[in-house]
Amino acid sequence: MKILVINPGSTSTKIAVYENETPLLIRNIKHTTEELAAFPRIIDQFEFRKNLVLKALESEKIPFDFDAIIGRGGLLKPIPGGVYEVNDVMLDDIIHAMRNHACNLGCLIASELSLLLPGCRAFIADPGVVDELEDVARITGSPLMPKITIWHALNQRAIARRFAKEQRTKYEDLDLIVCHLGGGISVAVHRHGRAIDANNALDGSGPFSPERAGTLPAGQLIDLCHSGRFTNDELKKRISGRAGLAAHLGTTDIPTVIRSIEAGDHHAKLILDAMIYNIAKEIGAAATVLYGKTDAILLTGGIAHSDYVISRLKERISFIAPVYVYPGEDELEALALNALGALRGELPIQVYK
Ligand SMILES: Nc1ncnc2c1ncn2[C@@H]1O[C@H](COP(=O)(O)OP(=O)(O)OP(=O)(O)O)[C@@H](O)[C@H]1O
Ligand SMILES: CCCC(=O)O
Repeated sequence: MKILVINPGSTSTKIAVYENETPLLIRNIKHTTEELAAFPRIIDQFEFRKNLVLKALESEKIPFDFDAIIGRGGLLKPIPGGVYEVNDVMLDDIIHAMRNHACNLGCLIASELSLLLPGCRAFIADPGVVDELEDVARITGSPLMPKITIWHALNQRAIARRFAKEQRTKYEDLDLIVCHLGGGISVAVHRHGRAIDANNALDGSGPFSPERAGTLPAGQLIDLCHSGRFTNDELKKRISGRAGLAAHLGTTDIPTVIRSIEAGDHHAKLILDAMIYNIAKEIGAAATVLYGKTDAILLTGGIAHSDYVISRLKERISFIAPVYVYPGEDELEALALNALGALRGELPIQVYK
């Protein structure tokens, strides 16, 4: 069976072609800020990114012939994890999505390309809106604003399953805290295979990150909203996109920040150390969800490549449970395996409503 995988990120479009479990092509197409600046909204990048996928296949001489195309799912309504067939309800929700994120393009491109091939199916799996929260985790101090989660469900679950396999056990038998350290940072509690708590890494809660503000003081935020200093869109960008390290230091690039620190920049050190401090606090809070009985803490995402960040984080969290580090992400393979499992009837194909 042949699968095309499409994972649109904020600065890249990653694609892969799998023949059963074997990767035939893995390609990371990077986009410059200038290239993307030409598009007012992320959804406007649809044709551009779709054509790049087609060109990459052509240049690698991969025939356009697939049993399924799977995209990294978008910011839909909250849904349980798993594989979903792309349908009209999903496409309509994505086109009218309240939150901008490059992953919204995943199901749109998968759907459009699948229509070119009779019998080819379009899927998404474990989108960022996967919601398996316990009821108690959903309640906030205002009934107007129940907690929502937006997190790196796909990569977290893939890494958790990889860890379980390495330990010769099942993901469903473990109690884990998984932290994805990327442009956004998510911390989730996986209790016996269910993510019973996770933050909203995009625009809600948790530690600040290279691009995101994380939890903010609510009163000050309301004042800022009414200050007349910013439009609605500008303020949203100051929460997600131009927040966190980008706002404090003008870069989201950890190696650049570390070079500044090594050159004696005390402010850069203060901000990066504050980010690490906040991540550690979120992981500490997650340990209470498991009553302190955590089998392991897994750290993943691009920042997990950084010894500076990981060593300081470990100093604060190692008392909770053994810490394992998985730099980068496994999203392309996770998507491919989800599509294969769905086609083979090994995984249920869920219907988005
Ligand atoms: N080798 C490295 N050493 C240190 N930091 C790195 C390295 N590679 C990437 N990073 C950092 O990882 C972050 C990006 O991580 P990642 O690629 O997982 O995120 P993304 O895909 O852009 O966004 P997200 O994971 O939130 O969807 C950036 O802050 C980047 O500077
Ligand atoms: C689903 C992705 C969340 C994030 O980018 O922060």
